[in-house]
Amino acid sequence: MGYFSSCNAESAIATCDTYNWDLKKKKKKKKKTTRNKHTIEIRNFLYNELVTATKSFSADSFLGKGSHGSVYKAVLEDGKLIVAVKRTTFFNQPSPYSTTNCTSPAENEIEILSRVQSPGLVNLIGFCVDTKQNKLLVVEYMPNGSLYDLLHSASRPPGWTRRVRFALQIAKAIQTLHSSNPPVIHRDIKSSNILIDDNFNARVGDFGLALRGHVEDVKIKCTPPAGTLGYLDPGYLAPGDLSTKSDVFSFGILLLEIISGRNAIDLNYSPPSVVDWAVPLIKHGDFTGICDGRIGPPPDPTVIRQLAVLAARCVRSSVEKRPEISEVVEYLKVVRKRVHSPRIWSNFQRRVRCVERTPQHVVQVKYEVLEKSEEVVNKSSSRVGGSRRNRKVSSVSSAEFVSGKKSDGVTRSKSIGSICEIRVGSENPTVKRRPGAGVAVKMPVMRLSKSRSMGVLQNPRLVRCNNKGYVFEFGKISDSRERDFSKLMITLDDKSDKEMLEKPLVSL
Ligand SMILES: Nc1ncnc2c1ncn2[C@@H]1O[C@H](COP(=O)(O)OP(=O)(O)OP(=O)(O)O)[C@@H](O)[C@H]1O
Repeated sequence: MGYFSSCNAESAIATCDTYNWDLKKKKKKKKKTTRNKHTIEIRNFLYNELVTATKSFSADSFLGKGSHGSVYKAVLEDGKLIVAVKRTTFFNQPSPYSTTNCTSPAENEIEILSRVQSPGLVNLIGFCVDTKQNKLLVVEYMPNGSLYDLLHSASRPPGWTRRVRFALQIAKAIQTLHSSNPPVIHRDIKSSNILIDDNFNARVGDFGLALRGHVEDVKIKCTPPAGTLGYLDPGYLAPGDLSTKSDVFSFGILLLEIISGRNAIDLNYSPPSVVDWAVPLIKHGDFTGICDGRIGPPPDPTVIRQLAVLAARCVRSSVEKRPEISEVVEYLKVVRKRVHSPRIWSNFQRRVRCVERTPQHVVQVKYEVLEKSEEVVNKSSSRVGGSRRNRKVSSVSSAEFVSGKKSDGVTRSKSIGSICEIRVGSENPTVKRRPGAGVAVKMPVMRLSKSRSMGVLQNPRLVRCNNKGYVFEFGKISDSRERDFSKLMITLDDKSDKEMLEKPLVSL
């Protein structure tokens, strides 16, 4: 039974299986917990209510314009409820893309969103019938604009952690659609249809073209292909070609857009299509070449390799060779772990180039964070209990590698962030041997940055020195979080920047 045939009450509830299942489940908890914002009953708003809430659909309330109409911000219930109202311009026009040939994109969207709800979607709150019997859509308000805006017009483009997080959230939302019964195929996955909520989560919106049903269903077989140029699956030429893999193709394009920061079709590039531009580069292993130049490649090269390969698989012309969205989700979870946790970067080795500021002497400094020894880990574990920062990571310590010794203990890392500046004075650090007291060194001042925190290394002690560099031991970093770690390796290098960057990461 469809939504419209089942709903005529003023404050109607959809007939959706998923939705009602959710409702039933949540109703039990309702008394105990506050109202869950994803179990909102679908409301039938009064037109005048929305006119007032949007200040008569004024320019002030205008959020944006799409191919089907305009979107306005509406403030209801004395500011307690803020929603987005979609007002279609195809008044009384059946959509050529509709499932029933008698519904507009707004009706189609209501039909679908009343059946599927998820935290990953821009969910339906209600609808309204205006004076000319056109339906207006009332959906959750997304205060942070679209992913398109973030990627293409933001002065501060999102970093890799956020990009990977967005990609995973979008893939999960598509997975929710594809795994609902019957499946929902969105058909219009693109960055302007991904909206960013108040918690900076990516949500899939705009279900004007979506189709709900099994591919063998008559209504799907009779609906002409639709989508957005640049994202549209090239194999989707006739109604019968549609499958969930069409969404996977569009997601692949979106992933290339997320990686590169360039539009799906961009005449400033040659070739203009992001697929034709990126896939050959990916095939040649030039992963850095497709990275958004504003942020450069991620510190861990595996992250960009995995993202690029995944995107290339999604946009394969052969439908069968594209992964299912569930596989994409699993893959992105792995990438997210990598991008999230610098502790599991290639044995926690990183490097930076640092140019000493004194005019007479330029020193390039490469540093590597060495893992904590087991002894140190045990000490810190007992101090901070099972905190995430001290979670075990099984790997061989670089410190042990440097010293040529191997212990059988599990080692842990400590993420200290990246050194943004190292001043070593006009000469390399002076190393003096003190009889019986190891080695003393005139210390460079190092400023560290991780997230938004900064710190200066304190109590450094040179514990090892050879022709490759210096290993220092430090007490702690005096930033706001008082993080501590054990060892840091600094390698001084007078080769050119380019040469140094081309060197393999592990060069001890
Ligand atoms: N729920 C929402 N909350 C806040 N802003 C929104 C919301 N929905 C849409 N918008 C804004 O309105 C704009 C137009 O949205 P709409 O979905 O109508 O079109 P589109 O996705 O940009 O284009 P098309 O209709 O071609 O798919 C969006 O780009 C976005 O900036």
